[in-house]
Amino acid sequence: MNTILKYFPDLNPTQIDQLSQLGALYADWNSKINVISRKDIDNIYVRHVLHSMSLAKIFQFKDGSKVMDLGTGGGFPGIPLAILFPNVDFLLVDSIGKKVRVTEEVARAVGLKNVRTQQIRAEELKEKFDFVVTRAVAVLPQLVRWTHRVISDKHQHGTPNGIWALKGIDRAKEEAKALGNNAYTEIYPMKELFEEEFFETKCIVYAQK
Ligand SMILES: C[S@@+](CC[C@H](N)C(=O)[O-])C[C@H]1O[C@@H](n2cnc3c(N)ncnc32)[C@H](O)[C@@H]1O
Repeated sequence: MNTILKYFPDLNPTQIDQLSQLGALYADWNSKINVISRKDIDNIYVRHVLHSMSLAKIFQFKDGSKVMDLGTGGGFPGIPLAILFPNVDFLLVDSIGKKVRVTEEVARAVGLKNVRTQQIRAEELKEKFDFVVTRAVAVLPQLVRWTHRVISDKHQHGTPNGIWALKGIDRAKEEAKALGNNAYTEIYPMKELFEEEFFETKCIVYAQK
C-alpha cells in the first residue's frame, strides 16, 4: 500500500480505506477460487492494484462517463480504477460466472456504488461506452473487433473514445503494427511512470478505430 501512496499521494481517506481492504479481500478469495496467480498475491499492490491504476497517470476519465472493463477476471483493472474515479460508471464484464461473482463481492465489500458486473462475452454487449479498459485478455486487433460497435462516437478533452489496454511493450508494438491503418494507436511506456522493476517492460496502449 505504501507504493500506491508514493505515486498517488492525493488519494482521499475513502479511497485509501478502499484500496487498503483489497489485499485481505483478494487473499481470502484466492484461497477459495484462483483469481490471481499464487505468486502474484504477495505482490498484489504493485502487480495488480498499481498496475491497474497506472492509466490515471496519463488519462483522467471525465465524471459521468461510462467505462467497460473487458475480461475483468477478479476485477482488474476495473476495481482499482472505480476506486480512483468514483463519479465514473464502470461495467465489469467477464464470460466466466465465478470470476464475475468475486468481482461483485469485492466491489460490494469496499462499498463501490459506481460498479456493475455482468457475465457475458464482451462482443455480445448491446450497451454503449465511452471507453473500454482491459488487461491480459486479447490482442489489439481482436479487442478492436470486439468493441468498436459498443464504443460511442464522442470526444473527451480532445481524446476520442476508444480502448485503453495494459500490455507488455514488445507485444503492444507488434499488435499495433498488425492493426495497421485499421486503427490509430499510441503507446505509453510505464517505465517512465514508475521506478519498480515490474513496470520496465509494460505499457499502456490507446487504440481508436
Ligand atoms: C488472463 S484473464 C485477465 C483477467 C484480468 N483482466 C486481469 O488482468 O487480472 C482473461 C479474462 O478475460 C476473460 N475473457 C476472455 N475473452 C472474453 C470475452 N470475449 N468477453 C468477456 N470476457 C472474456 C476470461 O474469462 C478471463 O477471465
